[in-house]
Amino acid sequence: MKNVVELRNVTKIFKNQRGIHEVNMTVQRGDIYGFFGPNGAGKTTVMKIMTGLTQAKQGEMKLFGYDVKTQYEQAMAKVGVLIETAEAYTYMSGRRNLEQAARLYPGVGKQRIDEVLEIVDLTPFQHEKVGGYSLGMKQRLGLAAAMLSKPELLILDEPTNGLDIEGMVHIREIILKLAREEQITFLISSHLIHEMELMCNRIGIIHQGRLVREGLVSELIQGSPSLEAAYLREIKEVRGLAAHA
Ligand SMILES: Nc1ncnc2c1ncn2[C@@H]1O[C@H](COP(=O)(O)OP(=O)(O)OP(=O)(O)O)[C@@H](O)[C@H]1O
Repeated sequence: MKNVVELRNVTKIFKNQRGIHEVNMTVQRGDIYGFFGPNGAGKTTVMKIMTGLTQAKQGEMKLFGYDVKTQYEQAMAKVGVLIETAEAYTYMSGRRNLEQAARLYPGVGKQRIDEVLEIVDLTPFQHEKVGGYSLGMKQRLGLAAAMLSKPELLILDEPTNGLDIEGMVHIREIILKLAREEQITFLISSHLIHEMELMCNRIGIIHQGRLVREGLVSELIQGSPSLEAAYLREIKEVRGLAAHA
């Protein structure tokens, strides 16, 4: 199956009238898909809807061909999620946190915990309390938790938010390695467009709750010196159209 994420006309309006409107979005197997948009555009809402953390008013959402509303367990079986800052019990060790998280997944035991710790380079720090971890280490622990069930799709909401340069590069290297060696598909939201340009092959741009562009980075970037310039051009165009509507 080519499409691992498919959203069709997905709409959710909050009581304050904000939200997302008729979002159509497709993530294909093997993509590192960058999801961009201004603050409050709707990125987290879309990600929460597609993982069943919040419900859409209307529309169709499929993961690996399974309907998120009616076939939730099958839809989420191969999906790992890290939405907003990774929350962990600070008074427990990194390893203990993963043991807690692993209880959600039948069949995930000590060996897989060793593997995910290794993937995110936390093996030497596994017995230290999370309270003493840096933000980068906490994010890597969150990534390890999302990896426990051997997902084929990872949905990451701002995974490098607030990290220093080394922490950011470290997460990027892990993502690229997982994409290359384990063929994991990624959907990643971020404001760090230079960072994302080094990873993504496809992107989606959301503006005021509407997906205004989706396509290959190589196509979008044509005629622009960088992905940032291309993104700003798109946003300016959309705002110009809205002003003349
Ligand atoms: N539970 C909620 N109740 C009311 N409004 C909400 C709720 N969650 C989100 N919103 C509103 O919906 C819009 C989209 O929010 P969302 O968090 O999805 O944006 P975002 O693109 O992830 O933003 P950011 O880049 O700042 O994280 C915003 O205007 C936000 O204020």
